[in-house]
Amino acid sequence: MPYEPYDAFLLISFGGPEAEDEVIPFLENVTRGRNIPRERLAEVGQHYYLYGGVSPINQQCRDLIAAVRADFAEHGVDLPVYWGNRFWAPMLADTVAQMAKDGVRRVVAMATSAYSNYSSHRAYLDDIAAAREAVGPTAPEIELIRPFYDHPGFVEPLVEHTRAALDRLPDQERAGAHLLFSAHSIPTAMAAASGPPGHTFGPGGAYVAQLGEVARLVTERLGEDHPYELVYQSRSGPPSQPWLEPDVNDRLTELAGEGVRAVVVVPHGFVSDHMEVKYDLDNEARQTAADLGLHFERALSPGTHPRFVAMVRELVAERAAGAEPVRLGSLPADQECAPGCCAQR
Ligand SMILES: CC1=C(CCC(=O)O)c2cc3nc(cc4[nH]c(cc5[nH]c(cc1n2)c(C)c5CCC(=O)O)c(CCC(=O)O)c4C)C(CCC(=O)O)=C3C
Ligand SMILES: [Fe+2]
Repeated sequence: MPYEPYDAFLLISFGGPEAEDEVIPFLENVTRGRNIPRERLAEVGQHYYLYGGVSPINQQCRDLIAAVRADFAEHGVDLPVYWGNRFWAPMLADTVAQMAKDGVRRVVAMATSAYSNYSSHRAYLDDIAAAREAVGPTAPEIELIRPFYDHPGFVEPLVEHTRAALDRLPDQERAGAHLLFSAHSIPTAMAAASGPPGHTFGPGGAYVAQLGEVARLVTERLGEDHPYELVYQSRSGPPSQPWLEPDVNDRLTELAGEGVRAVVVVPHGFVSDHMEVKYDLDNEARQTAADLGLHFERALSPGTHPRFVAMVRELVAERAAGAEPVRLGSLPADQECAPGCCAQR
């Protein structure tokens, strides 16, 4: 029984609408109590309407869960798999209520989010606490798996997908291609507070350090000589508030001005090709590149890559055994789940 003390696995994700009339209620859930300008909301609503009001994220979760169930079965991991979202059905609190009804007592949970910062980590811990509170004393214990950005099961699929994207460029453009590693922008204050309290990662906090580490690890493993750098996407919030930069579109414009001819954008800040990847990269950034005459390819995110699916099981086993975490790279290990980590929104 190597998976004692757990009696269930829970995937926690963001959630997204799956019909036109779900778009506004979903956006209201996401932005409740947040300082998001009205124009930004109207604009983001349009992103969803362009795809018939359907975000790809829920289907991507269903696909990941199907793959995890098959992988658990194949490896004798006898844990039922549950799914709960922060902002759309199935809502986390409903799933926690269901687990309580099913007699589940101790849960190991994974977020569809690999990095340390308020939105990617602390928000999940807070929402777990709120969901348990709503269910009351019968709610199971829920432990959240560490940020897994530096696990080989996250990095290796990105290497493979980056190589495949390079291969899609015209032969004569491949060698000179720049790699742009793209992640969700967040307010610089949120970035600075990411990671454990008292960390020494510098002004970008653990989030920017982790993003830089994964970009380096992926580029090194390619074994080719490409310039690479970090860019950010999907900025929100009022213009007066500083967010992480450069924006992917601004950077494409500068690179084209410097004579760069081809880019591969690697969405290493994300786990699946959800709306922020589809709209902001495949639509917007691709169009920016086309207008500039740049060759543009976008690498796939990990999605349901078998190595990523296996990682889920390995992280569960690691936690169940209290084993030393499997980590690539050289960032300090004390960055996860420290009390007070990633505190600032
Ligand atoms: C770091 C990060 C991740 C990655 C980690 C993770 O995955 O958790 C992420 C993921 C996602 N963000 C998503 C959607 C949205 N995020 C918004 C707003 C915001 N995101 C932020 C940060 C992040 N977001 C922040 C600081 C805000 C400002 C408001 C606030 O301070 O909280 C808004 C409101 C409108 C807007 O302002 O854009 C929407 C609709 C979807 C679903 C996509 C789909 O439907 O397929 C996903 C996976
Ligand atoms: Fe977001």
